[in-house]
Order: sequence, then structure tokens, then C-alpha cells
Amino acid sequence: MKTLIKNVYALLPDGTTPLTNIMIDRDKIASIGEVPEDFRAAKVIDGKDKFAVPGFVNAHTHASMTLFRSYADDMNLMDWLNNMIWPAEAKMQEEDIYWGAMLAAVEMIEGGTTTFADMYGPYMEKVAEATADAGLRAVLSRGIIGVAPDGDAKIEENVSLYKDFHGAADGRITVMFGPHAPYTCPPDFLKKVAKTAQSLGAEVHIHMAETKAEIEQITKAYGKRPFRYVEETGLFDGKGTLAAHCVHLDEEDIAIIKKHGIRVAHNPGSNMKLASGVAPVPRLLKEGVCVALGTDGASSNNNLDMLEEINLAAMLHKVSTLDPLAVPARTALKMGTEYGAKAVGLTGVGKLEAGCKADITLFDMNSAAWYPRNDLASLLVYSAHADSASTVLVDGKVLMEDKELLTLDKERIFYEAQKCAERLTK
Ligand SMILES: CSC[C@H]1O[C@@H](n2cnc3c(O)ncnc32)[C@H](O)[C@@H]1O
Ligand SMILES: [Zn+2]
Repeated sequence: MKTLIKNVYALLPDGTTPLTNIMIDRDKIASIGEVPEDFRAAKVIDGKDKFAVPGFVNAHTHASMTLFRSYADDMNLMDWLNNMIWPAEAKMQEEDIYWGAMLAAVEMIEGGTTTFADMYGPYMEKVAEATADAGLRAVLSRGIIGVAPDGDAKIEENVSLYKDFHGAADGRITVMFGPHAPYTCPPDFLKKVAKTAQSLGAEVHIHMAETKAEIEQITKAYGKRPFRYVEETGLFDGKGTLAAHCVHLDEEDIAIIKKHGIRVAHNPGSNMKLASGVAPVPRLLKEGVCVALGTDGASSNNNLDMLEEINLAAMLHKVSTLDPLAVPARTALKMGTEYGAKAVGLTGVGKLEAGCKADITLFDMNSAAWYPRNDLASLLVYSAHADSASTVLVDGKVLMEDKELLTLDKERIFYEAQKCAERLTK
């Protein structure tokens, strides 16, 4: 099926925003520019007053945690996890994981996100089901906490997730391994995860160096900081690693990140709300590290709004370095799109370019925030909000058109999610 997005402003990989046309053939962008004479589109989308950008890539989240939004605020990470989140998560059933992920899907599509990297579990197959139902693209991992007695069973669940869903939903779902964090996974356990993931050729998604408390705890327990601790287990020797947070880094940590080509998911909203700190993002970018953006879960953010993370990334590093060029608008946009796709292990995603996947968000510029139209990329990052997202395509399929969700029944999802949350949090 061929689709034409006609007369649209488009954010191209070189940062320009020409008025152009986007030709889509099945799941891919066929070309951008003049409409070829022989291009017969079955569907034409009017791009008048619309700004097309690559769909956002949320490089680190816990989708089903939407059920815990506004349930545990104004706490630090360890207090929040130990005293509020983990006790509530222990009650979660299959339906909670599914409806929580479906609520996340509504929010993500409505905000222009087309891909998300998710770490949660048990019942990650329900997140896969929600992804397939919504039409989104996802990189899923079974979050594995290795301190409980059933650690090995959790590794086996990640193996099953990989075998059952890597490449599923027409290739929209891929699977990584998800050892939760250095402080929840002892060394022999991490070695086992590393060996298992590497035997399958799977990548790894892990929380790293998020808080000062983590650095202190790991240093006290093992005599080394989290990055060297995990490096010595061999976890970073496999196909690739996506490391969420990376807030508290020293020179050796940065050297380890570079040596292993570790990709970083920066979560400015969550790091601010949990009072975790400010990740050294300008330095990492300068060192050539791939830095993407994530929301983290909706209980520590408290939303899944990637445009807000893009804005926060651009703003936070200016104020923390007193350098207005620390993260410029176009860099922040790349972190939320092109670098995001690379960070989560996807090629041919995250760019408006011929041959790339047709994962596209159209922003409606018919509001005051979009005037005057000096610089569209700047307007998107510094002035507009996610509710300007009006049309979203993944793999060339329209998931939202003129604000109408085409794959999801919003009323039902709100009802079921409310019911699940009441059981879990009351
Ligand atoms: C074992 S599944 C994933 C696990 O991670 C928890 N989580 C959510 N946000 C964070 C964060 O910022 N740092 C560490 N862990 C986090 C989530 O509640 C699940 O238990
Ligand atoms: Zn997280």
C-alpha cells in the first residue's frame, strides 16, 4: 500500500525543515521531495500546516507503571522502590501488565512516540500483546532482579520472551535481556545473565549509576564502582548494552562506556523528580557516546511525554553547565529520535530518509505556540507541547489520524486501567 503525505514541512536528518512531500511504500519511506509521476497513492494525507518529524523513541520506560502514576511522589529512588513500588508490583497480575501497557500506548501515540524500550516483568508477553494491538514498535526485556530465590526462573522467562517475541508483530518487537541494576544482581547472577544473553546473541538493558546511594552501596559491597563491577562480570562483552540513567560517572566509568560502545538512555524528568542528580550528557555527547532519551516509568516522571523529555534535556544541561549550547534544540531532537533508535538497537528507524521505516509524527501547527514560524525545530522543542501531535504512523500504518486513535479503544482502556490501579494501590 502506498501513502503520500503531501505539502508537509519535514525535519530532515541534516536539521533542515523544507516544505516537501513524503512518499511511503508499505512500511518504508520510498522518497522525500517531488512526487514521482508514477507514484499512485492509495491514501493521501494533507500536510498543510503540519510538521513531520521522525516518531519519538522512548529509550527507557516501564510501560505498565502508568498504573502507579501519582501513587508515590516526592520520594528518592530507594525509598520509592522499597516502600511503595515493589510492594504494589508484587500484587500485579497479567491483566494489570496488559492494561497498564495499553494506557501507556494511548499516551505514547497521542504524544507522538512510535517506539519504546520497556523493562518490566513478570508477564512481559502482555506488553508484547499490547504493543501488537496498538501497532507500536517496542524493544522489550524481562526485568530480572537476581536477589530473590527465583532468579534463575526469571532468566528463563527472558529466554522464552526472546524465543517467542524477538522479531514478532511483523518485526516491530525485538527483545533484550533486562538485569535490573547492579544493586539487585549479584556477580554470579550477572555472569549467568551475560552467558545466556550472549548465547542467544541478545542485547542487554540495565539501570546503571542512577544515584549516589547506588555508587556507595556497590563500592562498599565490592570495592569498586558499578561500571567496573558490571564490566568484570562480562555483561558488557555481548552484542550491545543499553544503560539507563548513568547519572554519577567518573573518568573510569566514561572510559568503560566508550570501550564497550554502551548506549545511554538519559531520563531527565525521572532524575529530577527522584532527586537523583544531573547526568553528564554534554560530556558524553562530546566523547561520541550515543545518548538517547527516556521517560522512565510514569510513576517517577509522571508522564510518558517524550517532547517534554526533549525540552528538559535541552534546558537542564544549559542551567547545570551555564552553557546555552550544552544541548542545542536539534541535538535534543536527535536524542529523542535518531540516537534513540540507535540506542535501542534498531537500524533504519528514527530518521525521515528514503529507505527508513515510515515511523512518522505530524504536529499540527494551528495554534499560537507555532507562530511566528521562524524555526520549526526550535518551536517544537521550546514552544509546542505534545498535544500538537495529530497524526502518527508506524511501519506506514496510521495509528492516529487528526487526533483520532485508530487502533485503540480509549474509553475501555481508561476504565480497565482505573480498575486495575484501584486494586493495586488501595
Ligand atoms: C524488575 S522490572 C523493572 C523494575 O524497575 C523498577 N524501576 C522503575 N523505575 C526505576 C528506576 O528509576 N530505577 C530503578 N528501578 C526502577 C520498576 O519498578 C521495576 O520493579
Ligand atoms: Zn527505569
